[in-house]
Amino acid sequence: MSHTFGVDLRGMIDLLSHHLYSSPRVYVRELLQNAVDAITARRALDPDAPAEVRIEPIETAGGVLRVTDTGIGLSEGEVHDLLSTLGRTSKRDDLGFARQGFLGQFGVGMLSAFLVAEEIRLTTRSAGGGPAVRWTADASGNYRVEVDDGAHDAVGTTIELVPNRDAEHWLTTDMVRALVTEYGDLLPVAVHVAGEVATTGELPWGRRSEETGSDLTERMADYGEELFGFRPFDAIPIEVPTVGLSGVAFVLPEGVHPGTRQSHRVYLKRMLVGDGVEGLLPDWAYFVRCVVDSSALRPTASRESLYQDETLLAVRDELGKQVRDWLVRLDATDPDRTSQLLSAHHLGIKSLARADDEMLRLVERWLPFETTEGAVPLRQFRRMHGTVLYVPNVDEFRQLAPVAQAQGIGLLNAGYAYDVEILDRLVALDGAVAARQVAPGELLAALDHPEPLFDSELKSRLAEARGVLDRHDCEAVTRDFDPVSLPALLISTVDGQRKRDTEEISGEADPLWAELLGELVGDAPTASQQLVLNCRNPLVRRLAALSDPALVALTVESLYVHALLQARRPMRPKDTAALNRSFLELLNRAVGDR
Ligand SMILES: Nc1ncnc2c1ncn2[C@@H]1O[C@H](COP(=O)(O)OP(=O)(O)OP(=O)(O)O)[C@@H](O)[C@H]1O
Repeated sequence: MSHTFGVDLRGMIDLLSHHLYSSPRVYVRELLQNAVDAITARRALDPDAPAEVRIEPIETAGGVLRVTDTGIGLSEGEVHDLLSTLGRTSKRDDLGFARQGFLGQFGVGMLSAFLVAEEIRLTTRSAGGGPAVRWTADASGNYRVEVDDGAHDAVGTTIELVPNRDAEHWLTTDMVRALVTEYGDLLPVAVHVAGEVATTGELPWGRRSEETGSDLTERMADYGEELFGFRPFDAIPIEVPTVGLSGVAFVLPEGVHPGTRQSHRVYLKRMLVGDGVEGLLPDWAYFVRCVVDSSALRPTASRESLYQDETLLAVRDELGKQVRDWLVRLDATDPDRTSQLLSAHHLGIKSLARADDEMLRLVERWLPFETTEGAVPLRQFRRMHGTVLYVPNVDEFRQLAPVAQAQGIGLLNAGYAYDVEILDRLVALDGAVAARQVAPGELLAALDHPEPLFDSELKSRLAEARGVLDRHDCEAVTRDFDPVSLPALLISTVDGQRKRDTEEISGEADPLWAELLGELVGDAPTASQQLVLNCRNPLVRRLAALSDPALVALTVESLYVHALLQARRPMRPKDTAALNRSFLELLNRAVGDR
């Protein structure tokens, strides 16, 4: 035996009216929407029919809010059919698809009136003839229908809301006018509130007659400033005719955090959906805010966001392309502004450049990178040094840069987001000469060897302190380099690290495999890091002449800790212990034993 679900009406009304929408303010939008849809339906039959919505707030309408439209009205049968069943709507076709030209489609909007009203009274006269009808409903789901030919003279509908005791403020003149302007400003039908027109009916980004291109640009900048509270960097006209979309994309004037939620102001069929609508642009365009109107994008049932479907995805791609094309145009026409833009929003543009060659060239030309030559764009750096030598880590760059610079080696910091991918892409396009990652060991090869006599003296001291460095899985190397002020440099050795990893694995692997691994690693340096002592540095020179082995050990460990701090490597517990030990010991010696 089959059964049909029962529905608790009060529960449904409560759910739809109180939980579908985020604020009672949407009741104005739903009433406006119904009035405009009714006018659209009537004008489809009679293009000369009047098109007007009049709203009288509670101050002027005797304690109720009254909305009157010159729309198509409802016959007695339609009132029974459409207003008495939740989810029933006249705005879908026989197959259930939303009908073109109408704002509503779900058949629940009217219930939002219960957010502010305890009773809804509707009187209506149908354009199709028949007597006027009165429908009265309360929030518990009870309604009455009466035929009362004197209730409504003209064709159209009047809705009265009897306010809830604590919701009167939503129905006052100032509030209603503000909400009508907010939601319905662009509607093609004039809406009067307390006798005054509260809507303009025009798309702000439409070119006015007599307006020049630069007037429009200026007006758009004003419009952006009014909406967002800052003057935009630029306003880009955008259009996607397939979904009846037009509007303007505002480029923010300065850095926004890339994780900031994108929010756009969206109108559907000229009714505001909201100004926190997400998902209209690709993620990389986080520095752009759009204001658009579309006739074909779909709202969710609350009408507060867009339905995420294939159409929206296609629109997102197309709008992303239009912003990107604008960037390319800007690059061709206004280099100064391009570099200004890039410095404000480099992360989004860099992310785009990973897969888009024109953007890559734009980044290459304009985006300054941190280098040993200061902040210079990749193209300029390439001109200076031929190949871009880079290190993919900010701390490593900071440590190596002064040394590289002193030897005349150009080095670039590729330690920020997307840098390495961008350089890889450059290599894919321009060949291996374009860029190359340098290992710190390579830099070592470019440094001079010290004078042999001094070197052997220093090495003897280092041999005495060998245990200290062994503890830190570090070996000492001696070199002569600038800057003189830098006593030592700590670099990690890829081979040494690999060897250590292999030893760890070999310990657990079967003997045959361990032997094979051992052969592969061969005689690479055993330590995973090297302390490169600078023989030009006065402290290192004095170290070579020390005779007290304890002081040698203390100096070597202190130099190690100092280099570690300079390299900004994470401190392991044994590093912290070494730092404490050497610092206290130095202090002890400085203060003296007594
Ligand atoms: N002012 C009006 N004039 C004529 N018919 C109306 C009016 N207001 C409501 N109706 C009728 O009542 C039906 C239900 O309205 P309701 O606002 O609940 O839903 P909807 O507008 O169809 O869809 P949505 O839930 O998307 O707003 C409408 O489809 C329409 O036929």
